Amino acid sequence: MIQKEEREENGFDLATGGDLIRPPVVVYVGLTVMVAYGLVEDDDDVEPRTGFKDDDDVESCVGVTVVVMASYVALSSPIHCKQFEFPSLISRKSRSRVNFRRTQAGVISCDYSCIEVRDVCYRPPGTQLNILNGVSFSLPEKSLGLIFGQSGSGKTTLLQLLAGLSKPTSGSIYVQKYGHDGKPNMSSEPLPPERVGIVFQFPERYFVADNVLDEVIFGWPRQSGELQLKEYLALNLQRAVNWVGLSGISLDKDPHSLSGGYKRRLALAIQLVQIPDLLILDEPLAGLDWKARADVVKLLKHLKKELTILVVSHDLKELVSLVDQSWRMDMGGVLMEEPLPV
Ligand SMILES: Nc1ncnc2c1ncn2[C@@H]1O[C@H](COP(=O)(O)OP(=O)(O)OP(=O)(O)O)[C@@H](O)[C@H]1O
Repeated sequence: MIQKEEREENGFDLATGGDLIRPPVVVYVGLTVMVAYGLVEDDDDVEPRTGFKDDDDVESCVGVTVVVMASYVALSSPIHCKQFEFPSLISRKSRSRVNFRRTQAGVISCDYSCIEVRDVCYRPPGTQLNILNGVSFSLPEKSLGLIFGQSGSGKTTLLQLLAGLSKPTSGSIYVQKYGHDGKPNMSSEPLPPERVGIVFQFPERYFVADNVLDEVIFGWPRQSGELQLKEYLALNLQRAVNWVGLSGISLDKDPHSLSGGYKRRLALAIQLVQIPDLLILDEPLAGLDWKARADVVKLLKHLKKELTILVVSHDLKELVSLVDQSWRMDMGGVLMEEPLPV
């Protein structure tokens, strides 16, 4: 569940992709005082502030008071956030944050999920050499993992396996739920390719449409039978656009005319429409000027509150503040955990 304080940071609501709109507490207190004042006035006279004029209206006064206070409590509580949760294979609780959280019913819930990569090897068809050798790691939901390492060590190959673009020669990739004791509490589930969003290096080079809207919907199903999926995507479109801060940009605009940072935002929005269980970013800062890089880092800071993100990058210094776990890929496709800063 999205925590209230997390949603309110910087006044930005990540669940809805918009600004938080909540009347200040003074409005509620003022309304309550005003209505309560009506209770102690002479019931036979018309009370100008409330409009109540006889004993029967006492019940109305009490009712209105309760409603006003209840609406404040509802808007202030995590229960209000619950309605914005996303459909997902992965429960929205993170090991890296808080393991114990109260549900609506007040029951303590403490399970969490991880993307698990176990002993994965990859050898391209027709070749004799493994590019990846026994790669294993675990990425808790709603955390950001970083993989760095020498050029040619196999980082992009690993991302392609995670996105389902190639299949491991051996080993497995799956989603595992755990209980608070750290033990798996259900059988694992595969990580379907359609639940993984991937943004390759320099995604703007692959823009094909001549306006932002067409670019976003380019990969959507065209068949008439896919109506439900299209409706789901359409519902998420505005949220994705808000999420990445593209709401001020006209959907008619030519994507190629956007600034470098905004092109990256658009590439992210395209993936976010499907609300992926895993968002993979290959060198998200590459080729951007300092301002656009800072913008993308800030955006990732927001996104990691809602999504599980795996980044491959050489830009360790700029990303260090976002990283929950990091690994170094050595030549020969061997992955080792290595905390930052290195
Ligand atoms: N289909 C393939 N057949 C043969 N070799 C391949 C294939 N795909 C990748 N390789 C080789 O595997 C090695 C790892 O490539 P990969 O692109 O995964 O490295 P990388 O760590 O992402 O590098 P960079 O940081 O430069 O992007 C490279 O030497 C590459 O040439």
